[in-house]
Amino acid sequence: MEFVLQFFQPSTIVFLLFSLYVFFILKSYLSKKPPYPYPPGPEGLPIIGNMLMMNQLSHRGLARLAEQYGGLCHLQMGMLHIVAVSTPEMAREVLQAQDIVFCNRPANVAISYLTYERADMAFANYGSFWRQMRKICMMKLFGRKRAESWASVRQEVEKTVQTVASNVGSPVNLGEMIFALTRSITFEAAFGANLNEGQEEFMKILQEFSKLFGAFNIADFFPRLGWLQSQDFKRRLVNARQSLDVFIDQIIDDHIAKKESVEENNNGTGVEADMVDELMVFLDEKNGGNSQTTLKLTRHHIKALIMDVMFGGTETVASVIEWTLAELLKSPIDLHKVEEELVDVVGLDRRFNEDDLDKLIYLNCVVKETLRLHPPIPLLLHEAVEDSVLTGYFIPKGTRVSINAWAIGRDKNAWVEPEVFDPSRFLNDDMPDFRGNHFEFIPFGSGRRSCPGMNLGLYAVNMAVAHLLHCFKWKLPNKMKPNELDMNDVFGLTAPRAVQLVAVPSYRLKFPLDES
Ligand code: HEM
Repeated sequence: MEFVLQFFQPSTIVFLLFSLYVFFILKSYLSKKPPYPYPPGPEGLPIIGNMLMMNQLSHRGLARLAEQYGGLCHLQMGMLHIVAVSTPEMAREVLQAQDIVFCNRPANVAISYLTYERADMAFANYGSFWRQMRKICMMKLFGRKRAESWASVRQEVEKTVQTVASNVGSPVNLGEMIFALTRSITFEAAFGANLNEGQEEFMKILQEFSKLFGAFNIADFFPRLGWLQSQDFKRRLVNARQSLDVFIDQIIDDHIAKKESVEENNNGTGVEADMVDELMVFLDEKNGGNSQTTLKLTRHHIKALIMDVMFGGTETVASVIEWTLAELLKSPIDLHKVEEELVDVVGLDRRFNEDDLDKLIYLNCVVKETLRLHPPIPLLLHEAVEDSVLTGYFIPKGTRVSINAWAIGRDKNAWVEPEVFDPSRFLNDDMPDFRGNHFEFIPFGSGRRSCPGMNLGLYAVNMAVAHLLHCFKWKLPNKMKPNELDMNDVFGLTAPRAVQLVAVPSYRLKFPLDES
């Protein structure tokens, strides 16, 4: 009797269920033979595959594996197949020749939940919903005309210049300052200029999202083990989404009230429309998401899209600005060339303005060279829509395809002295542009899922870098020599500098800043 009672203890039942599950997985794992071989890759253990190599899934780790296994390398993490693409030729296969097969985006459990089951654009599966979302975004949020009218870029860059001016002669933490700059640009563009006091609260929500996106969760590797997810993890997911709901619902309500009052009084406010204004035109609380032809949005779509912009447009742009300044401080010859170009094109007796941007040829090369060496999204994450064959290897449906833009930008066969920062290589007319047609240089991706915010991102990068270099001369603090500057990165959602850049500004213009 005692034995029978012990047998029905909850822990014994869990153990038995787990063993049964493992048995079935093992059976299906061993009995399934792919029609073609998988790409080469490190040998894995039964069931868990290469899960012990989890810490090698960064851009640097995958580049090391590519040296051993080649431009297409296969790993198996539990039930999840991962293929790393590390050469321009393989990237062309995935992003051009078979773009339609690899144009889904992988999403783990946390991402699916926090994007309201992929109600956004970045994680929506390829199809008519994604196409319509992309069309709306290109029309309303990201188009070149729209990008240039983002007053928030000009206003926030100007505030940053003023902050630097009040710190002339002292070390300035450029990393921190630049992140605050891009955060304000996206926040203001999303919600309008009058909500500054909410920024800190919103940033806390973003930070929690970011942590949850990257947190380890067994269900991402063994979907049928979802029931083993910790209660604490589930609670954090629910709380994070609730915080976002509370924050943005209030903003949407305020926008609805503002719109009604403007319509009642029949007058425009004269204030530039923010993203919530633009997206509310499509808001249909009752029928949202149902229509096949004209997209109607619910609040979930609006929230998820705003998160795309916050995640897609803040860290990326900040990372490029900071790396550009760091590379220039490390290379005084190139810094001097940019400073001279600013003197030639703009002069020191007026402020730089955006009409000057197209004339700053060398600065443009510097930004390209920075993006080659430090693409802020080092791994482009795609997913196979269906079973397919890539250069003779089998790629099963659902495989996560990580295109290593970082390794590709440093490919020995594609670039002369790939590790050397040399902006002048881009002076040559046949060098790659940003549009993703040259697969050795894909900082914005290529094909259907390429970055829709490219023009806006480049505009913000160029404006910030040009203003900071035109108004100020920069040097490293504490007599640090250029070659002593730490150039390591850390891997996360983006690949920012491991150590934030600090530099000392001195004033460069021939007139006081407050006279400009
Ligand atoms: C210099 C700055 C930026 C860089 C280097 C960059 C880079 C990228 C890359 C590499 C991708 C993935 C492409 C692929 O999978 O093939 C991407 C996607 C995306 N980016 Fe950017 N980005 C930047 C700025 C921005 C900005 C400013 C925004 C928005 C305001 C933005 C919004 C997005 C969105 C929504 C996607 C997902 C598109 C989709 O899946 O359809 N990005 N970006």
